[in-house]
Parts: sequence; structure tokens; C-alpha cells
Amino acid sequence: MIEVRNLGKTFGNVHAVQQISFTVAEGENLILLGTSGCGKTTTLKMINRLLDPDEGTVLLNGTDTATIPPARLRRGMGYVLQHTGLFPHYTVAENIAVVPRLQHWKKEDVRARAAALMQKLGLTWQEHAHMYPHQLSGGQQQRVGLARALAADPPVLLMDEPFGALDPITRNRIRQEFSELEEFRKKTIIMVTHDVQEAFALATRVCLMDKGRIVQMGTPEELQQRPANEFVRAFLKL
Ligand SMILES: Nc1ncnc2c1ncn2[C@@H]1O[C@H](COP(=O)(O)OP(=O)(O)OP(=O)(O)O)[C@@H](O)[C@H]1O
Repeated sequence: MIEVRNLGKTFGNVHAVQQISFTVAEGENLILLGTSGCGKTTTLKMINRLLDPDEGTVLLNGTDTATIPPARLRRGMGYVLQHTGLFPHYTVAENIAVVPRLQHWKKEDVRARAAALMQKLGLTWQEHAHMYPHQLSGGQQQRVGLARALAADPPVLLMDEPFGALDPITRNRIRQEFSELEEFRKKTIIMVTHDVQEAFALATRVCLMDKGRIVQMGTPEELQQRPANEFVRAFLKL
């Protein structure tokens, strides 16, 4: 369980995040939704300590994450980015293997896991394992990014616009495939998007943000049926 309490982060005179609080239960998918610059990415990065908050705390299963060494914390939290963050000089197989190798998995286990994930995500070992990221399409790169984040089976997945760099058709297809994966259903996920349709397709609950603050949080149905104010109504085009 992840509990975020009164998080705040300021860059110079920009209050990027102010008084953000929420809890995410095991297996839930919380989607942080909002316009560009509203503080979604900053919030996400404070959860795996890529950024340290100026105010507030993040608890992971009751433990203050400020007391957990960042490297250890991140091993339990897969991270998927819009521009994949794949290592360009590593092959597909090597990219997927990064975290299992850090955890000293046996070579054959790493390979079996990578091959199984690749297959689930529409890639094949024979064709793709030895390719480099620049030899893949954007959609294929994004699949490798997902496989890498899932490789060591972390209980938590943080995703920042994971389908954002793709054309709308590929985006919908990969999103659909991803939402059907057993991994997706099992994991606690916090995902950032500015796309209302995507948020509603994947969310257990949506956290709608504006100017660094939470405007409304609830299930997609709650937001649609009981928008808290004009901003919510306009954002959701109700
Ligand atoms: N490292 C930084 N230094 C200075 N300002 C920053 C930094 N990171 C974020 N900001 C500012 O903080 C605010 C929130 O940024 P953030 O990236 O969290 O927004 P976002 O909602 O994720 O936007 P987007 O959807 O465009 O990625 C913005 O005004 C941004 O310019």
C-alpha cells in the first residue's frame, strides 16, 4: 500500500506540487490526470525518490520511504517512461535483463523471463532479442520498456505517459494489450497521463490535478456523475 501525505515540491518560485495526499491500495490503478505542468511527473518522481519532497511523506506498506535507500526502493517499483529510457547500446534482451541481473538471477532464469515477457508483449526472442533499440519501431520500443519494468516482477509499477510517444492507433492497441496482461491486473500502479480516455480506460481511481493540487479524486464514474466543479466538467468535456 502506498500512502502519500501532504506532499509539496517547489522549484525556484514554482509551486510544482502542493498538499498532495492519497492512498493507493494493493492492486489498485491510480491515474494522475491533468494538463501539462500541473505536477503529475513531479508527484510520481517523489514516490520512487527520483525527487525528494520539500514537504510531506510517502509511506510504502507503512514505512517512510525517506528511510529506504533509493536503489532498494526502486527495485520494488518498475518505472516506465514516455521515451522508454532504454539503454541504446544494450540489445533488447540486455535491456530487459537489467534489474534481474542486479538481483543476481541465474542466466537461464533471466533469459526465460525475458523471452516469456517478450512473447506476452508481442515480440519474439528469435526476431527481436538481439536488436538494438534504434532498430525497433516506437511501439516495439515501448513494449520493451514495459517488459523491462515488469522483468523482476516488482509489486509496484510507476508509469509516466507510457503510451504518450505513440500514434493514436498504436497507442490504443498497446494500451489494450497491456490492460489485458495478468501483470497489469495484479500490480499496484500509479500512472500519469493527460489523456482522459486513457485514464478512464485504465483507472480504478482517477486523481485529477491542476496547478500542483488535487481538484478531485474518485472512480471514473464518480468524476463523470458528480464533477466537483467547472474545471472538472470542462476537463472531462461533460
Ligand atoms: N527540475 C525542475 N526544475 C524547475 N522546474 C521544474 C522542474 N521539474 C518540473 N518543474 C516545473 O514544475 C511544474 C510541474 O511540472 P511536472 O513535470 O510535474 O508537470 P506535469 O503535470 O507532469 O507536466 P507534463 O504533462 O507536461 O509532463 C512545471 O511548472 C514545471 O515547469
